Amino acid sequence: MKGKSTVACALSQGLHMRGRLTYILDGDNVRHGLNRDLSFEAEDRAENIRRIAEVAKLFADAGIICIASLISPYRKDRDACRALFPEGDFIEVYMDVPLHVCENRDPKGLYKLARAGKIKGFTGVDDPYEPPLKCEIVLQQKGTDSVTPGEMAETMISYLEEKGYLQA
Ligand SMILES: Nc1ncnc2c1ncn2[C@@H]1O[C@H](COP(=O)(O)OS(=O)(=O)O)[C@@H](OP(=O)(O)O)[C@H]1O
Ligand SMILES: Nc1ncnc2c1ncn2[C@@H]1O[C@H](COP(=O)(O)OP(=O)(O)O)[C@@H](O)[C@H]1O
Repeated sequence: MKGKSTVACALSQGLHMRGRLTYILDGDNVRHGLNRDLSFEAEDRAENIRRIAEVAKLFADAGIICIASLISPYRKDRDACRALFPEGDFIEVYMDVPLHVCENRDPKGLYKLARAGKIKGFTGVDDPYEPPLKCEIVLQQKGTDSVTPGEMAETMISYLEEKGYLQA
């Protein structure tokens, strides 16, 4: 789902410019430390997501906006996260990026390995991504034009402003 980390950084920068503290919990990074014991089997993905949500809650308690950039491909795991937070504190963002675009943004070459059958259970290739039925924000490509990470960040910041999340 290429673009999560890049857009998370752009959002974080935009929020810093508005005087807000943020912390990014990136699936790929957290899996090198806190979640290094977890695989990509469905139950381990659920545990990865659950732990990240619990850490996000700790940040939220400290008044820090936590940006969790992870695939979280299954609806039930995302719904379980939502249930951990008070109403309105969990904002689900769906990055609706076509698979062929993701495959063209493949700096680590993982899609290629998955297509060659060298990685099994790879999201989008031989493991499903379940798009949300209902979420707070959808980030989409506009027609054939690529939307920049900065534009995507602005969409999220506008949402937060409109809903009053950024009031002092
Ligand atoms: N089987 C499989 N499926 C999907 N992704 C895989 C897999 N194996 C390794 N990777 C790499 O792990 C990154 C995704 O980790 P996440 O913690 O975000 O995944 S999940 O939320 O637990 O599904 C993902 O990182 P991003 O490239 O940042 O998306 C991949 O680089
Ligand atoms: N909106 C965008 N337009 C063009 N390239 C992008 C965009 N978002 C991300 N990229 C590029 O795609 C690649 C993967 O992005 P990344 O943020 O690491 O994805 P993810 O965290 O989902 O794996 C990077 O090389 C990044 O520069």
